[in-house]
Parts: sequence; structure tokens; C-alpha cells
Amino acid sequence: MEGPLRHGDPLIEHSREFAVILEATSLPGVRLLRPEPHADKRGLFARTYCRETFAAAGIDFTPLQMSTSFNRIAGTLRGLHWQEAPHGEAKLVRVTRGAMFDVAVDLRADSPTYRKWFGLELSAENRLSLFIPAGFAHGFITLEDETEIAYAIDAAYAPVAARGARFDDPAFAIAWPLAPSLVGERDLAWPGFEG
Ligand SMILES: Cc1cn([C@H]2C[C@H](O)[C@@H](COP(=O)(O)OP(=O)(O)O[C@H]3O[C@@H](C)C(=O)[C@@H](O)[C@H]3O)O2)c(=O)[nH]c1=O
Repeated sequence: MEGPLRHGDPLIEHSREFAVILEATSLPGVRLLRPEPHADKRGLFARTYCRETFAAAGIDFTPLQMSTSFNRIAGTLRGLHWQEAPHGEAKLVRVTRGAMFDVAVDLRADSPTYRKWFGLELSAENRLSLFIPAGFAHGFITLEDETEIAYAIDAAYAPVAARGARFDDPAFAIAWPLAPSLVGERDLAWPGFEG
């Protein structure tokens, strides 16, 4: 009997081996996804996640849930958030409307980039996604009103394991591109990071 079709099999004529480009960032493990759009007069089609491409890059990432985050005003800041082990979660984040400055912070104590951050603009226009593995904190500030974010996450939500740090914690010294105009109460109340 025939086995299941695999990405790259000749039968999948319209599939391309590396339709998702995974770029390194200044933080080992954090990757930037640059889609390769197939454009025509209708618009475009682009893959925004591919399990096989991730696996070929040595990343074991299978989303279990997808979430959306809508933010009314520019300057809305959410984060920094992570889930403690064994509930660590990897996230793939992109913007479907508007724009934001997205940040990952390395919280792996044995990492050469421990407590270092990486940030970049993700927007509906540039269609970039950021992959943030377990062991990193994540946060963002919106750059436009009515910005909406799509998450794919590989672990169940576990409020008991939820942890956070303030966006302006001196342990990280993140250079946000603007001062926040709206931050949730929980995010203002995180204790100083003790790593
Ligand atoms: C994250 C999450 C929240 N919730 C609930 C809890 C709460 O009532 C409501 C809003 O949750 P929060 O205030 O935690 O939402 P928010 O501050 O947007 O949390 C998010 O921030 C960014 C930076 C991330 O990286 C995400 O993983 C997530 O932590 O939604 C779920 O039911 N499932 C979930 O997976």
C-alpha cells in the first residue's frame, strides 16, 4: 500500500521544497520567517508555516493552538511573558493587520545570549513572522491603531506556569521604539527579573 504523501513528493506539483525561508537572528534559536509569495493578478499565496521546513532546520515545532490579539491603539504594549517549564511554549507570531515592534528575550541561563533581546517590526505589509522557542520571554508594542496579531503555539495555556517581567526591566534594557501609551495592570506589576 502507498504510504502517506510527503512534502517534496513529485505528486505535489505546486509544492516547493523551501517555500518558507528561515533566517537566523542575533539570538540562537529565534528565527525570522520570510515567506516566498506566489503572486499573480489576484494577489498572492504564501506559506506562513511548514513543519518540514522547520524540521529540516532542526526545529521541532508543531502548533497545538492558534490565537489572535487585537489592539485598539498604537503604543499598546503586552509582555514580557513566558510559561515556566514543563509548560514552556514555542510561538510563531505575525501581524495580520497594522504593525508592531516584536521582542524576544533569551532567558536560558546557560546561553551565551542570556538576557539579550532581539526586536524587529512585524507588519501586515512585510508579512514576516518571528519564531520564539521555549526559554524566551516575548512582548510587543503596536505601531499602529487596530493592530491584530496571529499566534501559533505548541503548548497548552497553563496559567499556573505564567511568568512575566516588566517591559522596562533594567536586566534587559530593551530599546522600545516608542513610549507605551497603554499597558495592562498585570504587566505593570511584574517583579524585577531575577535570573
Ligand atoms: C494567553 C492566553 C490567555 N487566555 C485568557 C486569559 C485572560 O483572561 C485573557 C487575556 O490574557 P492575557 O492578559 O494573558 O493576554 P496577553 O497579555 O495578550 O498575553 C499574551 O501576551 C503575549 C506577549 C504573548 O506572548 C502571549 O503568549 C500571551 O502571553 O485571555 C486564554 O484563555 N488562553 C491563552 O492562551
